Amino acid sequence: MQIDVVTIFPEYLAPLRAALLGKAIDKGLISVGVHDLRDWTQDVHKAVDDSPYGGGPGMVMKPDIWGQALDDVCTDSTRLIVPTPAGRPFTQALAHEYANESHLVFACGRYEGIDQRVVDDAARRVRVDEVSIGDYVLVGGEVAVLAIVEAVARLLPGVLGNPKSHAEDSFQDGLLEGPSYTRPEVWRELAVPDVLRSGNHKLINRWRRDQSLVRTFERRPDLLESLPADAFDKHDKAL
Ligand SMILES: Oc1ccccc1-c1ccno1
Repeated sequence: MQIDVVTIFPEYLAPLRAALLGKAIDKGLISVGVHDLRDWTQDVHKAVDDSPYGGGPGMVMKPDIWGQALDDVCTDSTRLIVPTPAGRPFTQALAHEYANESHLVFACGRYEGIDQRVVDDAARRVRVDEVSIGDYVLVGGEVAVLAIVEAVARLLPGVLGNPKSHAEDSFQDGLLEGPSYTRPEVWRELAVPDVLRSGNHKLINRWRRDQSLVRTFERRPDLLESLPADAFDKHDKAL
């Protein structure tokens, strides 16, 4: 997979080359290009923004600079991802979709955002997703790109040491992951649940499932609404 990021703060993306992702890059599973948007400016001030039509606070990123950058970076097979608080939610399902793509390009907006015509024009040639990583406002898209790239890269074959790790992911079966424990058996007078030390894997699996359901009901009841009607049948039969 080829990942390209266009940003005015290339140094923000340095973590992409660290740890897990660094290993994936070293293995040749991912290649990453980080591009400074200002490289496409022509003026001495390297201006990338201007005041908004219609007035209002802040500045908007200029369409002409972005258009030239995306013309150069995108290809016919590109999936262009534009993080924005106004985007559709980035989800684990979308992470799986992106993990099947050959070329992801991320456009990191700053200020009050990118002139909408950049997205509208790019959509004439490539698939464009405006996505949000949560209901809060950041200063720019770079942090969102780091989150999305990590969520996607860990799904690529060979990136995670244990491919079975995905099966236990939160959201993988539509529920939140339950609690995890490791040694010591008692820590600060808090004991590991007995069932986890029973060796009875049918009971353990059922307990874990119940814990996922309770946690999901308590913290994300919305996820329960979107589960298919038979979501529990096949799993419970397997328990
Ligand atoms: O708040 C933002 C500002 C710029 C680019 C993206 C975001 C954002 C917020 C939540 N998800 O993305």
